[in-house]
Amino acid sequence: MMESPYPDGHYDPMLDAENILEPERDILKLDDEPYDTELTFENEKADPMKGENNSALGDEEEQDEIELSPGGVLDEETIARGLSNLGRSATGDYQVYLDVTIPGFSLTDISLLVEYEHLQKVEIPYNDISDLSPLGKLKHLLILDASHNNIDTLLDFEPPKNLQVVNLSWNKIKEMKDLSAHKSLRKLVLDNNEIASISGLDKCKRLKHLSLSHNNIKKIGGIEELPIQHLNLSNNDIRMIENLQSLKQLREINLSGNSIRSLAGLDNNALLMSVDLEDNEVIDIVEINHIKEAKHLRELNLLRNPIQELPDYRLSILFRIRRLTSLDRRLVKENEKVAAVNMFNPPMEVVAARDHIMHVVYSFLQPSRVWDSTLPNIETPYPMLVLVGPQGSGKKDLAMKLVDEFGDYFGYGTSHTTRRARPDEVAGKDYYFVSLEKFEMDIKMGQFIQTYQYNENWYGLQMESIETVAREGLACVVHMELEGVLTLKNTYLEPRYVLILPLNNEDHERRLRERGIYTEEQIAHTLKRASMYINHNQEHPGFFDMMICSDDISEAYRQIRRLVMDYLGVSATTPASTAAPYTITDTREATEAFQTPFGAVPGMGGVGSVGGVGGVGGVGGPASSNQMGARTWSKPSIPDSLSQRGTTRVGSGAPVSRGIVEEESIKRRHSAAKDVVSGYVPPLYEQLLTSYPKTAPQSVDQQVGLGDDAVLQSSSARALSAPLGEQQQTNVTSATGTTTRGGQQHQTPRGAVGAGGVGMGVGGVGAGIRPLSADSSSSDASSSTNLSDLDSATELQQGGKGRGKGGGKGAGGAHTPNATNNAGNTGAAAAGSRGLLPTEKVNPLELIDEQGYSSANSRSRGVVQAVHPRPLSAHRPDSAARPGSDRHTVLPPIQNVA
Ligand SMILES: Nc1ncnc2c1ncn2[C@@H]1O[C@H](COP(=O)(O)OP(=O)(O)OP(=O)(O)O)[C@@H](O)[C@H]1O
Repeated sequence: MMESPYPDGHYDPMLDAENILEPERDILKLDDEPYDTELTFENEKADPMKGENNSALGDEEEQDEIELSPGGVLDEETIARGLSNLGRSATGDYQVYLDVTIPGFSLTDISLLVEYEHLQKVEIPYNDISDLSPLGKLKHLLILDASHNNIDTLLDFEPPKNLQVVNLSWNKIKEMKDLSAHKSLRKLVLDNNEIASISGLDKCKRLKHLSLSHNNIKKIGGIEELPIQHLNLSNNDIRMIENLQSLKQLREINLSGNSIRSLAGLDNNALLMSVDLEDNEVIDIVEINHIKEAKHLRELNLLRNPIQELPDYRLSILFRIRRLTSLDRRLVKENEKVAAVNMFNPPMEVVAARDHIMHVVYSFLQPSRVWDSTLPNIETPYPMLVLVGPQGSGKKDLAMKLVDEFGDYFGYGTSHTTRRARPDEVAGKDYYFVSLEKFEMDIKMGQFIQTYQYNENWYGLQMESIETVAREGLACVVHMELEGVLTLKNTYLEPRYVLILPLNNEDHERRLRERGIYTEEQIAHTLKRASMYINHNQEHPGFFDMMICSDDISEAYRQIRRLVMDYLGVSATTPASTAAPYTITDTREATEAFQTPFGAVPGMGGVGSVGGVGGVGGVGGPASSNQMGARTWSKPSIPDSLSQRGTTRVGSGAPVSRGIVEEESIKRRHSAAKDVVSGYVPPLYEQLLTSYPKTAPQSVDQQVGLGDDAVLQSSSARALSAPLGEQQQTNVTSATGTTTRGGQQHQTPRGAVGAGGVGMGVGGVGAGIRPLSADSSSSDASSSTNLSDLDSATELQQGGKGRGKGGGKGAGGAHTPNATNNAGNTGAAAAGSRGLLPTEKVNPLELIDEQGYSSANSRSRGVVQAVHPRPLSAHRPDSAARPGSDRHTVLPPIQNVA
């Protein structure tokens, strides 16, 4: 048998025919040369051992007997076996073999080839050839592969007219020589030689592919004027990338195995698609910026570079060059790209979500509190107003001014910040100015509801800041940047968001400059953010409830003032322009007004929390309910669309469809009622498992169980609770910390506990049912007051406060001396302070009439309305879409900026 044409271990993939020649195929065809050759080194085809392409093959036995090219001198027989590709000669006159492939015959003398002048492709690798001069006679030669020979001089033969592809790798060439005569050269492969510098190629104006891997090249050069697309200078001794700026066509560069530290020098190669820098000394991530602009870059290899040691190396690269499809020879996955963006430039939503998660997690780690005045309530969210806008929009001033004027209704939610106080700012009023350490500590203590870093300073709103305002029975006004809002939107709070936006860029800039405290960079940043607000507003309709232009700050205040008054349902006696504090003409009006629009005074400080607490108590069970409820401000996991869909009633208008939450709540009430009727008391573990949404009744008239009888006694403390006689059949939790149940008194360290909670946990949804008991207890009803007894808005607020605390105690067990004050105003409050659950004596089966109305509600509403008429949302059709919107007016929909 003949020896293999490709000895083991010597085959170089760089010489793979497809790899080298495929790109040329089209080019050659374009040239319309008179041949029909496939410009590939298809070794199989050329393999003399394989029959079909060897035109001169005889039978196998015969082959074995013949010694081919003895002494390394090419003979007829060897040529005959190596010929292939029968086609038309370049002159068009003959049918001839166009290709010859004679690998691995230890040839030293190829003189005989001169007689085959029509050959267009000569492949003579793996021989011992040192003299290629016979090839000078092959005028039509297009492709030459003489790799793995002993050639020491580059193309040392009379240049064929059209030589296009040359592979002389694995030879002994020490230097390049002038190749001006080879004008058609398109591909030159000189790997594994001993070449020290690139030269002689200036005139090869068609050279697109140059490979000089494994040589001794120290400097890139000599190719500046060439249309090179593929450059392989791997495994040389190159230290810097240079002289490539002019290679505008460069698509692929392989510089692996050198000593390159910087990618500088690749900045101008806009068409780059692949950069291989494996095994170099690239150490700095910023080097990547040099190839960042290459719009077509898809493959980058930086394996075995020190840069690999950088933390998050892969994601940093992918973040910098997002179009990569392969990095370090590994395909890039979509999730890696997303992770990269989320790591280095997270979208606002991601920042907000992370911020929220962080604060929720930290808050979980803290001892739980359940008496927050702002606990979630599907019906009546704690009323809050958030002024949002870019720095310098004047939102803080507007917020302050609102609080000044409407101090009876609004309190300012003071944020914390790590920035320095300005001369005109008061600590504890404008901000709580704290050190970074303190700020971080507070984060870890779970104090913050949201934080945001702006201009290198941290800002954050603590739950306590809101609570401080809420405890006063006031709605809370805060201001913040957009990112803060995104975090806030993850919480259960449902503020109204008013965008305060300076639309005139110059005015905005002037205002910022006048402050004299910002750097140019900060001003530019703020102005850029102003347009971001505009975009956000346009792209997220409904995100903000309202937009107010703050170019003219007095006008902005007039607008927001009008909005707030509309919201509150109050009328002004003095125009805003006088800037006089707003006064309400008559206290009664104030009382009504305040209660009306939010429906909220109780919801703010008192009842809202009571119901919530009751719910938590229900979950947590008695005696330690304040330890059981987790304190977090995350939004309930009910999607907005669900939780907000089901407004049962729209004022006095037609009912709208109930949402899933409400439906579920009704079902639970029905089932709880059935249990009561059948005498079934759920065991504690079941109560724990059936954790109901922790909603709270919004106000008196929302309390179930306040039947006509009760309401008619409105002049007494019992007016809004169950009739006395029936109360005596119930378990009673007194506000003084004594729970009477089954004839026994349970004194707990924290006072009476979990009235709402004990009530089967249903108190949380405002419809708690307690199992009847034969025992009775007196209530503290006499200390309660009635709404109608209040003669000022302030008192009303205090009532709210009192109720809040009373309710909190009733459920959570905290005790305050004034708990019983005003407690009779609501069922819930009464429960906390008088020892009665607001929901006692209710037959839930009667709660819903055929129209889906709560009969108890409609009854009590009627009575309360007589005292404190409420503008119902029927007058405000736009408000119908919101839970509780039948209770209070809703800010008008947002206006589009455009
Ligand atoms: N808790 C917070 N979360 C997010 N952003 C906040 C928070 N508190 C304040 N900010 C915002 O941080 C930005 C910088 O605060 P700074 O006190 O410097 O504002 P300002 O210059 O007074 O802004 P403006 O004049 O618009 O009120 C402001 O836009 C401010 O509203």
